[in-house]
Amino acid sequence: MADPQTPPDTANIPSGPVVVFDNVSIRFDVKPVLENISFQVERGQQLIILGPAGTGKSVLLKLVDGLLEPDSGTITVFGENITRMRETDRFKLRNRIGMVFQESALFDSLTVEDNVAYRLNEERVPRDESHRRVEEVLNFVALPTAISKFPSELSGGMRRRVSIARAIITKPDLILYDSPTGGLDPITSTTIVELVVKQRDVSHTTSLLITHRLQDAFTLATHRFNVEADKMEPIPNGGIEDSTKFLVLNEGKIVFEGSTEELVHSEDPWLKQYLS
Ligand SMILES: Nc1ncnc2c1ncn2[C@@H]1O[C@H](COP(=O)(O)OP(=O)(O)OP(=O)(O)O)[C@@H](O)[C@H]1O
Repeated sequence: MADPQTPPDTANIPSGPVVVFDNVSIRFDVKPVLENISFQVERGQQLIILGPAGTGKSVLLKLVDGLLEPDSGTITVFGENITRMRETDRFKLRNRIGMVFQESALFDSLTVEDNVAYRLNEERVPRDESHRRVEEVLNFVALPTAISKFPSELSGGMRRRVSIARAIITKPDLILYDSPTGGLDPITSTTIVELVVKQRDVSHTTSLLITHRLQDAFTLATHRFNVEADKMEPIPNGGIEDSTKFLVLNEGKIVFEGSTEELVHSEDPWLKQYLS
C-alpha cells in the first residue's frame, strides 16, 4: 500500500458526490425502517449521523455498503447506481469502502495480523507485502505491538483500533463508521475520536459516521489533527471543521441535514430536546 498517511488516489472517482440517496425506503416485514430518504455526501466530507436508537442509522450504512437493498429509491456510490447491482460488481465496490462495524466485529479465531490483512488475503496479496502493510497500518493506529495477539487479549479500545486498521488497509475512498466509540468509556472514546480525526485530516477520505455520543460528534466538528505535534487540537478561535455535516434521523425520517452551526442554532423543538 499504500502508506496510510498519504491521501487516497482519487483519480478513479468521478467528480460529483460520493454518495447520493434519492427517495430511498426500506422496510422489514411490515415495519418501515427508512422512508423517502434523500441526501448526498460530497467528496472529502464527513457526514455525522445522529438519532435515537432503532431509527435506521445502521441500516442506512448497510445500504451504502450494498449489504442491504432498498425497496424503492436509488442509491449512487462513486457515481454508480448500486441499487440493483450484480453481486460481483457490488463486491468490487465494497473493496473501495472501509467499514468499521458496531462492536468492532473482529474474527476471534484470527490474530490481529490476520484480521487486519483479511481483505488483502482475499485478494491474494503476497504474505511479505501484506505483513508490511499490516505493520504500517498498525503503526498508524498506534498499536504496533498487538500484531500477534488475538482479539480476546485486547481491551475494547484496542479492538476498535484494530477494526479501524482493517478498514483503512485497502486505502478506501469512503469509510463507514458504525458507532466507533459505542460501549467505550469516555477517555477511550476520545482516543478513538482522535484516530478518526487523524485519518480524516491526513487522508481527506470521505466518511459517514454514526455516533450516539453527542460529545464525540462535536469533538469531530471542532477539532483537527496537527501532524507536526502528532495530536488532535481544537480548531483555533472556536472554529468549525467545515467538511463536517450532520444528518439526524428520527423514526426513519431525516429531521435535520446541515452544518454544525445550523444544528446548534436550530429552533426545531424536537432537535433542541434531543441535543440538550
Ligand atoms: N436485518 C434486519 N431484519 C429485520 N429488522 C431489522 C434488520 N436490521 C435492522 N432491523 C430493524 O430496523 C430498525 C432500525 O435498526 P438500526 O440498527 O438501523 O437502528 P439504529 O438507528 O442503528 O439503532 P442503534 O442506535 O440502536 O444502533 C430496528 O427496529 C431493527 O430491529
